[in-house]
Amino acid sequence: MRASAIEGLLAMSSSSSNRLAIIVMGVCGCGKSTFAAALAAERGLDLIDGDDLHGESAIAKMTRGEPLTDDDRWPWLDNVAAALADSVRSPRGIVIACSALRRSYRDRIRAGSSGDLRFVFLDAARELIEARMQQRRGHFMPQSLVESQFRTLEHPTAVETDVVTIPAHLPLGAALKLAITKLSV
Ligand SMILES: Nc1ncnc2c1ncn2[C@@H]1O[C@H](COP(=O)(O)OP(=O)(O)O)[C@@H](O)[C@H]1O
Ligand SMILES: O=C(O)[C@H](O)[C@@H](O)[C@H](O)[C@H](O)COP(=O)(O)O
Repeated sequence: MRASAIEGLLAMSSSSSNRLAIIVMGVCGCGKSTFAAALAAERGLDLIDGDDLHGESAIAKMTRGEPLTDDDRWPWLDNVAAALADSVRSPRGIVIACSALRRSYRDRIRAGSSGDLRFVFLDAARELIEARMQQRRGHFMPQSLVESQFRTLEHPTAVETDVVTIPAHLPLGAALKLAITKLSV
């Protein structure tokens, strides 16, 4: 192989290892969209809000106050994984806000993504979420779904070593700083 080709491959591998792929996860209202947008702005990353990857019927269902089932969620999670795979074209990387409540959902995203994937879990108490959902305007997700979100949530455990946990009650700036430190990015 010519030296220039080897240099090209080395450059590709080093740029892909520097590329960030981050999922911001947690129950509705924990601050995923807000945090993901701030992290993307801070690090010059592409940003996708997982809400935009739902099909129309899933949005209609949540709007009616019906929790999604696993069958509703698989195609959505596959869309998230596809967006991650597609992000190889993004020079710095991508951050996606996606609730990813169960371990199996996170595993589905992991299975479909290539490269270095990290999760930021915004860990929130029920009272905080009730208060934030009451304040939030113009979003399809009704307050009545908070209970099912907590019922569905499986807290990441120590075996999920690609997850960093950030208390959701922190002010945005402090949460961002802590996550950047914990992620070492
Ligand atoms: N760190 C924070 N401190 C205070 N309020 C926040 C914080 N993060 C988000 N919020 C507010 O909480 C509400 C829910 O945030 P949002 O980003 O929409 O959550 P999610 O995307 O997880 O549903 C919004 O009204 C938002 O402005
Ligand atoms: O901002 C929110 O309220 C949530 O991010 C919400 O929009 C999300 O799409 C749902 O949480 C659906 O998915 P799950 O039922 O799997 O959380």
